[in-house]
Amino acid sequence: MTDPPTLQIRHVSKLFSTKSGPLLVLDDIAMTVKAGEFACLVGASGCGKSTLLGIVAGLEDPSAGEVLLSGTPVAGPGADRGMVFQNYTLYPWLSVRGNVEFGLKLRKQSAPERRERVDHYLEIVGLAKFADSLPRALSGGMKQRAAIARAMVNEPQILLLDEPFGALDCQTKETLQEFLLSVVRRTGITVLMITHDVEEAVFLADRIYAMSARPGRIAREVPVPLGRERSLGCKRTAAFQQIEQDILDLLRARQPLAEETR
Ligand SMILES: Nc1ncnc2c1ncn2[C@@H]1O[C@H](COP(=O)(O)OP(=O)(O)OP(=O)(O)O)[C@@H](O)[C@H]1O
Repeated sequence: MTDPPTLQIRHVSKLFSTKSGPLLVLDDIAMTVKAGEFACLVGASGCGKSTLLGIVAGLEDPSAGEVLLSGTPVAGPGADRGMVFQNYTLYPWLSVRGNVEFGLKLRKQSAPERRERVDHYLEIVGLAKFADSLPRALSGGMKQRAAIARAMVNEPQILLLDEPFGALDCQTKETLQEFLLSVVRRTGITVLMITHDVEEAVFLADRIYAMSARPGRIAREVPVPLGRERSLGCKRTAAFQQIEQDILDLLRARQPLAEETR
C-alpha cells in the first residue's frame, strides 16, 4: 500500500460568528500536499489564507471538513507541523540558540542531543556564527532564518509558512527566497506557504492553489513545471512570466468590486 500524502485538506469550510451575523470565510476547500512538495496558496487579502493555515496548524477548528496529516486527523497544534509567521516571533530575551532549542527543551531532549540538532540546523540556515547573539542583533532576514531553523529543528512532517518574507525589503526578500529553496532542496522537507505575492509563489512552488475572494474557494490548481533548480534569473523567462500572468489574471477576474464585498 502507498503512504498517504503528507497533508490532505478535505472539504474544509469555516464560518465565523460576527456582530453582523455569520461570515463564511472558507467554502469547501480541498487540496493535497504530497511528501517533498512545495505548495503555495495565493489569494487576495482577506480571502481566508491565514484562517486555512491556522486550521492546518490546529490553532483553529474547521466548521466542516477535516485535515489529515499522513492519514491522521489533526486535532490541535503539534510538533509535527513547524510554523513560521510574517512577524518576527523570536523570544527577545533568548539567544538564537535558546530560541531554536526551545521546543526541544520542552520535549525534554538531553543537552548533548539538543546541541547536536541545533548546531545542525543553525548550519543549514547559515547562522552558526550567531548562535549566541540576541535577536535584536540580527537583521530581519536573519531573524526569519532563525525562525525557519526553530521550525525545522523539531523535524516536522510539514513546514507551514505564513507570509514569512512579507515584512522584508525587496532585495532581502529575494535573497531569502533563494535561501528557502536551497534549504528545501537540501532537506526534502514538505512545505505549505501562503503569500499574496504571485511572483514569489511561482518562484518557490511546485504547485500553486489560487484562491478566490471571500468566501475563499480553490479557484484553480496550477502546477509549476519550471524544474527544481531555480535561480532568481528564471523570474525573467517567458515561461515564468506566463504562469505569473495567468494567475494574476485569474485572481483579478475573481476579485469582486469593493462594494460587492460589503
Ligand atoms: N476570529 C475571527 N472572527 C471573525 N472574523 C474573522 C476571524 N478571523 C478572521 N476573520 C475574517 O476572515 C476573513 C479572512 O481572514 P484571513 O486573515 O484568513 O485572510 P487572509 O487571506 O490571510 O488575509 P491577509 O492576506 O490580509 O492576511 C477576513 O474577513 C477576516 O476579517
